[in-house]
Amino acid sequence: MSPSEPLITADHLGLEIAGRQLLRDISLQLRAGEIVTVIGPNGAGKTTLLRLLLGLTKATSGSVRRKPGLRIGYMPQRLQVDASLPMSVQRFLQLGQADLSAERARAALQRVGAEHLGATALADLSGGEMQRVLLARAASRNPQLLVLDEPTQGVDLGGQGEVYQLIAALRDELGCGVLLVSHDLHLVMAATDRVLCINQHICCYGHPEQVSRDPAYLELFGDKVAPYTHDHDHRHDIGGDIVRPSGQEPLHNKQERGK
Ligand SMILES: Nc1ncnc2c1ncn2[C@@H]1O[C@H](COP(=O)(O)OP(=O)(O)OP(=O)(O)O)[C@@H](O)[C@H]1O
Repeated sequence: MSPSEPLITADHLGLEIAGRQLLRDISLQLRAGEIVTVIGPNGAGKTTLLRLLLGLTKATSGSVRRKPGLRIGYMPQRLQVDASLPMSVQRFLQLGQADLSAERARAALQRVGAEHLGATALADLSGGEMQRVLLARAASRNPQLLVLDEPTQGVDLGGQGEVYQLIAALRDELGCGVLLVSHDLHLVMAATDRVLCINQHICCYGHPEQVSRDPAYLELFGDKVAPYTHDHDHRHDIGGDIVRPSGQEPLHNKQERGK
């Protein structure tokens, strides 16, 4: 088998459940060494697409081909941890991976800069620490493909760039392909090779720079394309718009938002 053979090939994938078309006509290929990011608004079908690609949900049209014997490391979107669960991080890494030695579990934590967390109870981790631990677990069995569903969820903005750098470093070290879901192209831009922007179907696809200028992308995310800066003299309404003190108009304009 040639090394450049795709790890995953999706061909005109679609999913219809109870008469609702959740996804349609999604085609993509992912090769070793590539980072492909799926972006799209809430409910666009990003997680559903990952599940189809992983074979956890069966497509109702089209097909998915995975390289035979493909080793996949999957980081789910979130993990609910019961605070009463007395489980250390190290034990969690070994859970369901009986052949993962304590030494390899430590090495996996070291890879993501979390070697000091091995004995910490899972329930005591901060949001950012938990994401690192989930990443360590996904990468712990030398996967050929890392699948990461919103890997920066619960991480503060300063830490999000770090997580993406870590993912790029893992790709370099393991030589694996990476498929990740994100809400925000601007955060992942530097750390991704190609972007697939979906909203039930593919809206646009290509290099991040190219996607960020695509009319279909701008239509979906046009009000969020200003570089993010934040101050705390305002609050946000439910749609994310800035609410000014009474009597003033809410800000809709991206330049104003960027202030
Ligand atoms: N098994 C299912 N049965 C019915 N509807 C489903 C099923 N799985 C997902 N959906 C619906 O499909 C749509 C897409 O869900 P999905 O979780 O894939 O979106 P997403 O893009 O990952 O969203 P978010 O950004 O909010 O995480 C949602 O409206 C969801 O309710």
